[in-house]
Amino acid sequence: MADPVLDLRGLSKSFGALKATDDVTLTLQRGEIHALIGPNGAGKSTLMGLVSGKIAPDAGQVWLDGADITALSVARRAKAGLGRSFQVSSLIPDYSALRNVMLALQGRQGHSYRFLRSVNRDTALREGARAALTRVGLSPRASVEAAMLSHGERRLLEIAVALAMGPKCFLLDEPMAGLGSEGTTRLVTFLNALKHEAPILLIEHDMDAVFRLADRISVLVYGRIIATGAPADIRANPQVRAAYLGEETA
Ligand SMILES: Nc1ncnc2c1ncn2[C@@H]1O[C@H](COP(=O)(O)OP(=O)(O)OP(=O)(O)O)[C@@H](O)[C@H]1O
Repeated sequence: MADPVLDLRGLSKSFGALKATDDVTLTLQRGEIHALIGPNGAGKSTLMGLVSGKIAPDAGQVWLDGADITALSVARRAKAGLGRSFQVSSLIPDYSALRNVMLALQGRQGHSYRFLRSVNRDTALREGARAALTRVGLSPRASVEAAMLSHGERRLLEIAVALAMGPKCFLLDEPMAGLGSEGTTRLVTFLNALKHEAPILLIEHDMDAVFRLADRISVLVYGRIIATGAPADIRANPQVRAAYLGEETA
């Protein structure tokens, strides 16, 4: 198999006596959506925190595109190519959609807003931001303040912000949360195309969406991965059914 884009090696994290992440090893390969599922409290958010850099591991490493990024801060990881969209919005509510994306692009280029005087630089940022908004279907809403966008539009804007950074992979935390069925269907189609640009590590509670979208699924229970496989294998896995899916259908 080709080298993974993201490679989690033996990650562990305890909170006091509780092992929230217990020796987790998984890869994200080019072109795939790899979903993480598990019951409440299984350790999905903690694992995402370890990958994004918000939480430091007790043991293990995070490798991105062949480089060990375990010691890098959240911001440095983002610059190294980790694109994120989280449950808690990182958007600036009173900035337009366009300006939110421009800000992200500018952060990537590593200079602060007050140095942004050059008309050329401004034009380049604007064009890059417009391209990202077009990709997610939000260009007609470019001048609308983030706070005035619908919930689904804000989720798309967050993805546009991540996209504008030209990431090597995406970490998406509950992108379907609060979307109606039409919004979910549209996002499923979009993510299916996006994964070819940069693979996606996904946490999602909407099991229908997970089973429609994921190329591989890893199931976390008490901080450990109990199974990794194609959706059909996961659905048929008795251990998974007992630990999780059975519980859902019950
Ligand atoms: N900062 C913390 N301090 C102490 N315990 C924590 C902390 N963060 C998480 N935990 C605990 O670690 C375990 C894993 O939590 P985590 O939020 O990662 O699970 P999750 O799978 O994302 O859950 P959910 O689906 O409910 O969001 C839980 O028992 C939780 O209470």
